[in-house]
Formats: sequence, C-alpha cells, structure tokens
Amino acid sequence: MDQLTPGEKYSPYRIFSAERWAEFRADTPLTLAEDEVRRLRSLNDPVDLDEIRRIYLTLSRLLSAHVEASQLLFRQRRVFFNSDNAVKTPFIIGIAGSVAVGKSTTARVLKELLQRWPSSPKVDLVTTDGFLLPNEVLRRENLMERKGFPESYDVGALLRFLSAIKSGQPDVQAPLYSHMTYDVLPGAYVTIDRPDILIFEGINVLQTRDLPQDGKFVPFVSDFFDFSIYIDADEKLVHHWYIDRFMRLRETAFKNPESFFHRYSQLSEEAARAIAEGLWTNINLKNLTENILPTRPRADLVLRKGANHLIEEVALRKL
Ligand SMILES: Nc1ncnc2c1ncn2[C@@H]1O[C@H](COP(=O)(O)OP(=O)(O)O)[C@@H](O)[C@H]1O
Ligand SMILES: CC(C)(COP(=O)(O)O)[C@@H](O)C(=O)NCCC(=O)O
Repeated sequence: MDQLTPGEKYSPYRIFSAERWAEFRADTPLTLAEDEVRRLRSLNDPVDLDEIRRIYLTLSRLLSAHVEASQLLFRQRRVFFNSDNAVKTPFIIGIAGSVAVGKSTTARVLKELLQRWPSSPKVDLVTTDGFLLPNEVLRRENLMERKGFPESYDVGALLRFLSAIKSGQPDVQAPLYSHMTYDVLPGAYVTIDRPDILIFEGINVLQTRDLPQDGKFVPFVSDFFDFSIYIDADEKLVHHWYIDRFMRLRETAFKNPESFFHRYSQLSEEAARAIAEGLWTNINLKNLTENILPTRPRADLVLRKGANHLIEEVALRKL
C-alpha cells in the first residue's frame, strides 16, 4: 500500500509519479503489436513509443475498465427494466487544456490505443473547433481577436451535438474547421455513427456558464462526459510549444498560397516570431489564464507534462 502524503489524503486526487503510473501493467496486454506500432507511426505524431508504453498504455487500460463498467451497467439496467430495445450510447471522453499543450496528439494516440480493446473497437474523434462561429460572424461581432474564448463558439450547436450522441442517435453530424483557411468549412461535416467511444477534444470542454435567468435547465458540455482529461504543463513550456509549432507551420502549411497565414511565410523569421508571440500573449495565454486553467479541477484525470512533452505526474480523481 502506498503512503498518502498529508496533503493528498484529503485532496480529491490520487497523485502518481510517471514511474509509479507506468507500473500498472497487471495482466492485460500492455505491449504494442507490430501493426499497432506501424499505425501509431503513420499518424506522424512526435510522441515517442517509450512514452506510449510508459504512460498511454496504462491510461488506455484504465479508460477501457471504465468503458467496460459502463457497458455492464447498461446491460444490467436493460435486464432490470426489461427493455430489450434500449439503445447503447457512446462512452464520451473529454480532453481539455491549453492551445498547443498536445490535446490533438494525445487524442489521436488514445484513439489508436482504445480501439484495440474488444469492448471498444469503434472509436471516433471530434474537435470543438468545428463549433467556432464562422469568421464572418466573428468579424461582425468584433470577436476575431477572441477566437477560442467562450463567446467565439456556437455553444447551442455543441450541446445539441452531444445530446444527440448521448441519446444514441445514428449519423450525427459535427461541423469541421480548417486551420488552413482559419475558418469553419461551410457545409463540411464528419458523421458520427454510434461509436463505442467518442473522444471530444477542445480547449473549452470543461467550461461552465452562468445559468440563464429564466431558470431553464441548460447542461454544461461536461454533463455529457463519462470521463474527462485535462492536459497540463507549465505556461512557459506551452508558450514554447506554441511558438515552435507556429514557426514549423511557417516552413510548411503557411507556404501554401491558400493558407490564411500565408503572408507570415513571406516575413523574416524575426517578424514571424513577433506575430506568433503576439497571438500567444494576447489571445491564447489570456484564454488559458482566464478560461481554461480554471476548469482543471473539474477533470477526472490530469496529465502533467514537463519538457519535451514527457508526462511527469498523473493525478486521478478518487472515485
Ligand atoms: N507527446 C508529444 N511529444 C512530442 N511533441 C508533442 C506531443 N504532443 C504534442 N506535441 C507537439 O506539440 C505541439 C502542440 O500539439 P497539438 O497536439 O497540436 O496541441 P493542441 O491540440 O493542444 O493545440 C505540436 O507541435 C505537436 O507536434
Ligand atoms: C482553433 C483554436 C481556437 C483551438 O480550438 P479548439 O479545437 O480547442 O476548440 C486555436 O487553435 C486558435 O486558432 N486560437 C486563436 C489564436 C491563434 O491563431 O493561435
């Protein structure tokens, strides 16, 4: 039995060092088969395989235990209520955290790992940027400098989407965003058809809003989650990752004349860096401090990253 520190005893979280977390290998196949390694590599994500073995396999095992428990509960309720035609609904995992902390990368890796479990062969992934208001609306409302802030999303559409998924509806559409045009794609959707797991990823997924004055019930996005993860890192590290990604995109995606940020690929490195610093400080850091970090205590699990995106600590909410 581990000793709990006095602070931890009454905290809602159990805290694990990465080393301790990695030890939870038990009897399940916590190894990667060759074709899985190939699939993970084909994602072209920079997460190294040792880190996947060390942290993400244990996490996928824990999540799969939650999925199996919820499926068992569903079956027992069906027997209890004698309702053969009850529909199974997807298990929804929310992933929150700052811009550039690594949400999309983690979501893609988890999708690959989770779909190998027999209880969840079908895992889908949706990002909340598709629910941003179109640039045309953001410009009209003077919100272009507030992209990613709570008021820049169509929260109604977001809640309708999750509500449809959680009620077991087939073929639910989610709108898509393009980082190339820096705008939502008009008329473009991804169709989500009753997956076993839906991973729903975005900076705003653990946010709450004041309830409207008229007393009508309005759910929070996280009311639809079965499990939520917050990816955390020191602000200085995330700043570095944001600038790094921007400068890399300048050498690649921004070179495309169709790219919204094409003009930045034409600037000197110094001038482009200054633009990135401005976007970080005036938009993303502000949003992190005011709207994202305050949602961290609502997560079921916090992954705390250090340099090079390596997970240093895992905090798991006590049941
Ligand atoms: N585990 C990781 N190891 C190494 N680099 C990573 C890892 N996760 C993310 N990155 C890099 O950090 C940057 C931000 O990651 P991304 O997943 O795009 O963040 P977000 O979706 O939170 O904006 C990208 O350049 C990405 O390649
Ligand atoms: C699109 C984003 C708001 C992230 O959205 P998310 O998928 O987390 O809902 C963000 O990547 C972004 O573009 N922020 C605006 C400032 C900037 O260009 O970095």
